[in-house]
Amino acid sequence: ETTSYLSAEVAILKDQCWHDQTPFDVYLQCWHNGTFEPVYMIKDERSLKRSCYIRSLESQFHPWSYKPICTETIEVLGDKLCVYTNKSFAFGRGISLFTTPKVAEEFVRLPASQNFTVLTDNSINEYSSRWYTSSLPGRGIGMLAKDRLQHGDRITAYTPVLLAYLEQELPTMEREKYLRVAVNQLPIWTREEFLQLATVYGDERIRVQDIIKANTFELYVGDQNHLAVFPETSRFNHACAPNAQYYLDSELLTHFVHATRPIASDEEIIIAYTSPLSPTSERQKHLSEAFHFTCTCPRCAHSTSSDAVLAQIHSMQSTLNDWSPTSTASPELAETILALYRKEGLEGFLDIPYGFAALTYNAVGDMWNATKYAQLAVEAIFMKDGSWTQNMGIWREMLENPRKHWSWRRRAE
Ligand SMILES: C[S@@+](CC[C@H](N)C(=O)[O-])C[C@H]1O[C@@H](n2cnc3c(N)ncnc32)[C@H](O)[C@@H]1O
Repeated sequence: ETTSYLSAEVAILKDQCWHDQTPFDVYLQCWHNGTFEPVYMIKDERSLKRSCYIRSLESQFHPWSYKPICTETIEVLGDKLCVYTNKSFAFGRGISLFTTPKVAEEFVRLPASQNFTVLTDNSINEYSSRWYTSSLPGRGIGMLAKDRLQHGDRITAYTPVLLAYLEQELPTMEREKYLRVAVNQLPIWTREEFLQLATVYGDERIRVQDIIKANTFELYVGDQNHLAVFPETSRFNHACAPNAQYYLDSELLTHFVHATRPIASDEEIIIAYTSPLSPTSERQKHLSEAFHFTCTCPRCAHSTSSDAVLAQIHSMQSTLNDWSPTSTASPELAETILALYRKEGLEGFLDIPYGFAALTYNAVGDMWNATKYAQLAVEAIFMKDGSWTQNMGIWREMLENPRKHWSWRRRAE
């Protein structure tokens, strides 16, 4: 009895249909050859020429599309975990959570949940036309640049389709049962994208956890760490000298990726799965344990020289950190470190040497260069940590008034 047929304006967002009617589950159906067909995805304009109707069915579990399914109370967490799905989330992209009722409530209060236009206003979940995917020898599917990209260009910005509370309390098969419900309840297009993602073990019995293992990023929701899967973003492969950098925005619930140096047309766009500032053996250990592959990037292939450069960088940074009267820190040393980062292909991590350079120039009373590098540090931090990070404050403080900063002329004598 709750079903009603409405004629409605239908817009195309990328290649999905959506209708701005968040309190409802919305299904688009089209009259075609004498029958109603559900339409999950509009591949071309022609399908729109059919007469379309929105069938709306109010969910009694609003804002969730289905009744939440919960575990018993888990002693260590002091709460239960439940599967929550909102199929209308982000104009029909959908999202499933496996989390506590408290986190689910906080999720509902997030700007991204309250008003989906905050996502469209920031071009989130929109195809940027800057990338395509292709199979690459020895590394599965990868992401490539459609045209030449510049430093700072935004490549992707997507919301997760699955968020799973990070816990180690449930037995594996029990967890899988709930996660399968979470994935099955997603809109069909989203579910299919999720199920096509790479796995680590290829173990069908734990397929969803296998996909999560190969493709997860960690995202805080309601002050709790969650494993988050973003299907489009999952196609970025790893390298230790990445040409792109990502950050996660907990307010917008979005994973952003930007180019950190010019990327040629058809060049692979790569991010780092592990800190490129760690020695090769540590990086390889993490990649092998977490993702089951051995990195063959140029820095790993020439590990002796690349580790020597890292050791040099760390030692020089210690010198810049030395504020004693005998310190040999100098702006020249700060510039040398910057050059080494660039030589190693670490442009996505320049916030650190830019910061050192800002402090070092300020310490000799060179306000112009101090301001220049503090500004560059702010831009680099934005691409690495987003605008909410506290690190930004340090450099904003210097930018406001370098002369009042604690480092002003500390090494001027
Ligand atoms: C998040 S997925 C990346 C996309 C994946 N290649 C695909 O086909 O969907 C992570 C998996 O990609 C593969 N991968 C990523 N970077 C790699 C690299 N540098 N060399 C070899 N395999 C890599 C590994 O199998 C890893 O577990």
